[in-house]
Amino acid sequence: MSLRTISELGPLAGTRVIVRCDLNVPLKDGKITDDGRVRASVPTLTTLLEQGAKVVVISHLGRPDGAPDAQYSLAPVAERLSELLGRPVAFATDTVGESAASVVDALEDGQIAVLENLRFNAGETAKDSAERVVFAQKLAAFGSVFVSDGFGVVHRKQASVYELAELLPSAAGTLIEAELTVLEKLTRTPEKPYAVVLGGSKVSDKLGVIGHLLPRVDSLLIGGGMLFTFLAAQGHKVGASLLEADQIDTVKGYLTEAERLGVQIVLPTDVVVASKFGADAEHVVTAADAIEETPFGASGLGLDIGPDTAAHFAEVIRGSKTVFWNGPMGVFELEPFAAGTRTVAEALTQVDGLSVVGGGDSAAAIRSLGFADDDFGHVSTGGGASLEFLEGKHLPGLEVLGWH
Ligand SMILES: Nc1ncnc2c1ncn2[C@@H]1O[C@H](COP(=O)(O)OP(=O)(O)O)[C@@H](O)[C@H]1O
Ligand SMILES: O=C(OP(=O)(O)O)[C@H](O)COP(=O)(O)O
Repeated sequence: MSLRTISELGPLAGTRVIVRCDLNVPLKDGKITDDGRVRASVPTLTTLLEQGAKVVVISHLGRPDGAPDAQYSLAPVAERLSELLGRPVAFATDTVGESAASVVDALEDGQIAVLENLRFNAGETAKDSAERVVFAQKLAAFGSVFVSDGFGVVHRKQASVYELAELLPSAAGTLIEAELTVLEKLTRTPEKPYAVVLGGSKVSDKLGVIGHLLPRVDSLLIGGGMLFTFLAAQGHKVGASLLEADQIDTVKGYLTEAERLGVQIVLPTDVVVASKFGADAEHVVTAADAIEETPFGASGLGLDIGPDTAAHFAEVIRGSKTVFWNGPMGVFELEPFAAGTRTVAEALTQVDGLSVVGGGDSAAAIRSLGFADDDFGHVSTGGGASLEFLEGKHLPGLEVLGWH
């Protein structure tokens, strides 16, 4: 790999270093439910602080709409980071405004601050690159070098990921280096059979990678919110479940292509259908082609794969030598819909080969279900980023750091 690394930035004592982390953690009632991404950010931050750098941490959290939204504040994350680092972490209540300027100004050597959510500013995710540059310039004023360490976001061409890295001398942090070392094993020489398991709720993002993954894998297992677009492509009704209706033709194309390539796309044969979205919902297991035939009719919501499907997925997973999994199989946050994710997670721990779990919520899921990171070959902080890396795509946030 030709990625520029921190050591190439020269001595950093007394230097203001901006660090782009992915601190996009799951929150419930303002509390962090899984701090994996905060922990994963610690090694790079510690390295810089021990060198005597003044560290300015930037990150997004969730998908606010380009304006401040209290539920997506990074304040609780800054607090957790302070506990993990064992030192004070200053917090700016805006990203590029007066609070940020004064917090950054007050930093002494070896001190650290977190700025408020990047996505409270429309420039961060603007489609127009000129708008992104304007925002990146405001960020760049807070430092003289830039370290990019938010692996989970390197597939996004956003101001703090791409344009900022062009404006300042920049390098990758140790988390990105570590992630790529493992993921390269999956792109270069995956031991066969190779299975990829896809689920989760970012359906439109992730459907796009399937076309490129098909020629690389032996089996593709589809669960989570993604499965309903596949069932619809097979002509089945899916009630009120998550559906990307405009992707049905694309998915039909994937099914044909998989057949031509001899790749197995494994789809659910049964699903758990609920009366509503909630832990107290009534729910039943039904055949995947009979989702609207439950007592809930067309308002039934598919919230997990069924037990037969989970058992079959587990069998395919255990029979593979390389497995990559992104996206929970169901709404694991609600206990009645966690079983599919639990069974799949357990099967990954039994793989005789390399098993990799990727994604903020997938990593949170395995931990909340009682598994340890060590039970798997690797737990990646990136879901979409890992998938796009595996499909062989050139990721903007890596290319800008010299990767090709
Ligand atoms: N059938 C489903 N319907 C709605 N949401 C689902 C379903 N299955 C899984 N999910 C949700 O998907 C979310 C995670 O999706 P995603 O962000 O794509 O995963 P990751 O962060 O691991 O990449 C979880 O919050 C989970 O509740
Ligand atoms: O959670 C993330 O990605 P993931 O859900 O694919 O793991 C990253 O923080 C990127 O967030 P985004 O998908 O809102 O750009």
